[in-house]
Amino acid sequence: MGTITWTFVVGAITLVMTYIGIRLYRYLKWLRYVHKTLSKLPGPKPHWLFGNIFQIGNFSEFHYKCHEEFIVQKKVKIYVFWLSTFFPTVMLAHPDTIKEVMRSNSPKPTVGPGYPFLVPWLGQSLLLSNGAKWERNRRLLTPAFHFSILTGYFKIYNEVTDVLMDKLATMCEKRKYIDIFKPASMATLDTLLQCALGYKGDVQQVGEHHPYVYSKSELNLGFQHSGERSTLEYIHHYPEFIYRYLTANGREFFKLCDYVHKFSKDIISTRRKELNESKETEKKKHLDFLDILITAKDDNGVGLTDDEIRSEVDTFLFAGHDTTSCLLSWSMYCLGKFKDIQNKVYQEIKQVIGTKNTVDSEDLANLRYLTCFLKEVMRLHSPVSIVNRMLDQPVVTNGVEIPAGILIDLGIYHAQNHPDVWQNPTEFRPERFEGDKHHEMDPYSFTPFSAGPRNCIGMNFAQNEEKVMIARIIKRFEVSLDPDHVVEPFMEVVLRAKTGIMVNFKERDL
Ligand code: HEM
Repeated sequence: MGTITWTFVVGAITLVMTYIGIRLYRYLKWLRYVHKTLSKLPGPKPHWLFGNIFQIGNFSEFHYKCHEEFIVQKKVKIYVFWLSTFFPTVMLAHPDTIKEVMRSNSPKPTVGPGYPFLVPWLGQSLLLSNGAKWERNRRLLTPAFHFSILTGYFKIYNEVTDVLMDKLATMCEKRKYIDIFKPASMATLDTLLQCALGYKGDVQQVGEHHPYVYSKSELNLGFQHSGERSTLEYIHHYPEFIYRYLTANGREFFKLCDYVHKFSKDIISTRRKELNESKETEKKKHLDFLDILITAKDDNGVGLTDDEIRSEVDTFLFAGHDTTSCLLSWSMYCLGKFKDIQNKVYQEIKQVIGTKNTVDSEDLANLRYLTCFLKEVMRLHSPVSIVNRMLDQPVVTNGVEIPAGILIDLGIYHAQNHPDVWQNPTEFRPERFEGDKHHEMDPYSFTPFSAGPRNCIGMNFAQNEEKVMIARIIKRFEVSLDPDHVVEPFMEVVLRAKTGIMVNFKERDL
């Protein structure tokens, strides 16, 4: 090799090494600063290298343990835990600390075990995107959740509940106590498929024999367990082409994604054709989600492509399915556990609905106790317990500056059960939400649907559906829990029960 070539090689190596050296120096300086600031915060004692990783093991247990030690006993507003000495996570656990980040535009994290799993399935939809893309789509999608659009769904909520109730009655003829999670899950999926895609396919009766239901359940299951994968397996799953083409799991995962994408896309393109061909005089009286998404245009007159709509619809089906089924299941649990409260809910429903066999949008304003009941269920059994942000700029909270680049957990469950915020937080008492009492509290003390710019777009949809379902079920059945079955809450992406919730539905004498 000539002198010039050697000079070039040595020069290039020096440049690369200098670049790496500068990056490493900056990273280590940042890490030192992070340790200096975050060490002031309370939290479980970390190992110098592995942090708290070996204490975490089962995330649900770790979270409840931290709640007991730091929230109930020490009443802290913020704590820190370490996934290793390199990855601290700051938990904001009180409205005073949560609000600093929840009301800001801090982005959603784009790293972590769940994220790469969700992207091929949901795409850069509302739930996962940040910045300009998120802002544009949020503006285009908001009209789909307008009061007038949601009113049109009450018929679907009632029809879905009719099927669900017959199913519960039949199931309870065979076995006294049934696990409510499965039928609740089929019912809320049925609702979403009808509302988001206009698809009616006897989902509740066919269950997992239906190819869409099967594919979606498998994807959900995969996602729930994606958080449990070891770091090694996680790395092994990526880069994507290795996972996609060289592993059995990956091939199956992408096959399922392709199936659910095709299912939604076929329906979207058929609807687009119908909308294009329909004459002005034939325009539908009631527009649904899909009509709004297909016809929405931004300030430049540009609409959403079929792929973008597909991505948003898949996101509604992801974000709106397990959350609503788990809320319905925990509502049944609370009704069965507190019979006096069940009776109050029942008396109100009888008075408001009378002999009617449906619950309509006009009824909701009069179902005041039911509204308080549902809020109390969400306070104690929040379907989503934690959401995350990645700080893109430093935030000062509780007198401590949290540096940019830190992963933040917004502890919805902690804040909703904080003894400094709630009187006797473990007591189930819907009355605490009666009248204006709750409105005097800090709005960030109760955020089951999050709050601020990234709050849940489906909040009203979900609450309407729940109220119809609960009211109809309680009007027809008396709900009781299996006294021999221990119900143990288990935090996954949503709050489940480790061994289910066993419930009996007994027809009332009318
Ligand atoms: C009981 C039911 C529900 C609960 C407890 C719930 C809770 C939440 C929470 C806590 C967030 C914030 C997530 C984050 O910051 O990472 C969220 C976001 C979201 N939810 Fe819900 N949700 C429910 C039902 C629904 C339904 C029925 C839909 C759709 C039909 C839906 C669609 C969404 C979407 C698209 C987002 C992302 C919003 C954005 O970032 O702009 N959710 N939800």
